[in-house]
Amino acid sequence: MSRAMIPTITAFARSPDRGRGLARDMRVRWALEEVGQPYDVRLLSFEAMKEPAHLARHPFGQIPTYEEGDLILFESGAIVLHIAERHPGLLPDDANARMRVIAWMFAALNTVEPPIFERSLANILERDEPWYEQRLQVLEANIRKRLGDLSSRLDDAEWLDGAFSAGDLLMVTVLRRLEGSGMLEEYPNLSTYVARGKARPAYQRAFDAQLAVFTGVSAT
Ligand SMILES: N[C@@H](CCC(=O)N[C@@H](CSCc1ccc([N+](=O)[O-])cc1)C(=O)NCC(=O)O)C(=O)O
Repeated sequence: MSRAMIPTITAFARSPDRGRGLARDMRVRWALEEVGQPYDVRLLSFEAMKEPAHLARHPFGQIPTYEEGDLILFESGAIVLHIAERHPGLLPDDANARMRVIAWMFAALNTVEPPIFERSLANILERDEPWYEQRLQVLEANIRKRLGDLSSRLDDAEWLDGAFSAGDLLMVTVLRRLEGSGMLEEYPNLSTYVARGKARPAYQRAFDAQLAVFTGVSAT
């Protein structure tokens, strides 16, 4: 495969998640590994992310971005969808099943992730406020509402809708943000669902690659 065909993604040169795979390049790496697509990584400092060259790729100066020929994409969900549409393995062939998976992709990012992200943000920015504990109760109640509904829908299924899909990939990366909070463990089927996702060889290759960036150890 010529290097011109190999996509380039962007990622943190030094991720604040300290190699825990919580930054959103992880979901793009995972999708590329699931479909067996080699990729290059452009590592960016925080400063470089705000420079014109990157702002031309990403209007908000963030990572990840995805470049493939004359296509430049931002938004991890859109990048995963693009990868899923160009390669088999992340979207079913049946048209209705395909749209249901895309609905789960939106649900992961628009319905489940926001309360989880809001709690993470509060934990970083507001934990010293006198009202933090009360606010945390509200934020965690919002998360439990979503986890309860998701747990009920998943029940004892292996994946959200038939075979493993891009919807599961995004949902697992969203739920991983709760690791260490104890909240996921309140829903055993969600805990095993996330563990099932993390056990996938493609996940492990993606995780090891982003960890190698943080540890500075070559992945090859
Ligand atoms: N909606 C966009 C959001 C992209 C985004 O939030 N990018 C973050 C990194 S992933 C989000 C993230 C950051 C850190 C952790 N962490 O655990 O430390 C986890 C996730 C970024 O570039 N931040 C720098 C900036 O905004 O200037 C997408 O899904 O692609």
